[in-house]
Amino acid sequence: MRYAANLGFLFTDLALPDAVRAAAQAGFDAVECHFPYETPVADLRAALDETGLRMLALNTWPGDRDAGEFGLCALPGRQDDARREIARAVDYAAAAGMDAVHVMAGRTDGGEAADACFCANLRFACDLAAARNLRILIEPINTRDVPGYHLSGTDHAERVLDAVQHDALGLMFDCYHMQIMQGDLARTLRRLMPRIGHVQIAAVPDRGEPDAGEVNYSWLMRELAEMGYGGHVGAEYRPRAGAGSTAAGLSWLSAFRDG
Ligand SMILES: O=C(O)[C@@H](O)C(=O)CO
Ligand SMILES: [Mg+2]
Repeated sequence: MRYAANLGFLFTDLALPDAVRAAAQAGFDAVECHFPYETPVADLRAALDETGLRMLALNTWPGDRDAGEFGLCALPGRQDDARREIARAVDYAAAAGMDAVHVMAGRTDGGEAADACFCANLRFACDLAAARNLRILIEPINTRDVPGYHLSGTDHAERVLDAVQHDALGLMFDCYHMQIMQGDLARTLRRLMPRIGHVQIAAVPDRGEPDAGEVNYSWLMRELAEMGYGGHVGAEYRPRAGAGSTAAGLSWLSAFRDG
């Protein structure tokens, strides 16, 4: 299995280009990030070219997090803001040579108006992304960490994928969120494999290094390979000893690879 360092949580004591270099030094096969927008894309490209790593994906802008926003794309009345941020994300991802954009839904009342808004913005995003040879990802996020998040389970994600019906649209299956919300990870991954655009892991319940907690990821990664998943697995966890200790907590990486 190939592993990507999620630089939204790993090596965050470093500027993004240097975090890319640290991830390469640590032996990751790729990187991914959350919100790179303050980093000039030329600086990021230079680090990616220098290390030979690909940056797999970024997130659309979450909005005003101090005001409780965590995504704009399912918020009725915010279509202009959402589509501006989708366009910005697609432009940045294309310039950085990425594969995908994760379109963040946001906190809503969960009603039909929010879902219609989300699907319309996803169609807009998929058309924009497909023209740049990018994919669009949607990610169910657990409502214990993010109360009110519009998309929090795979049944709803499947309804959205069915409604949007676009080849560019895929499911980002974050095992941390899905263990909290619904469990049954292996069977759900196997059933949804044709629709999976990316997989992420972190320990449950503390979201630390994945070689602890209630999920046996060493076994699950072998199952994922047997299912034929050919993508990277995103290591999206918060190092228990702090971001500055990311490298010290990487014993799981070689252990999982050695299977
Ligand atoms: O799981 C997460 O929190 C991330 O994958 C994300 O995109 C929102 O930050
Ligand atoms: Mg995630």
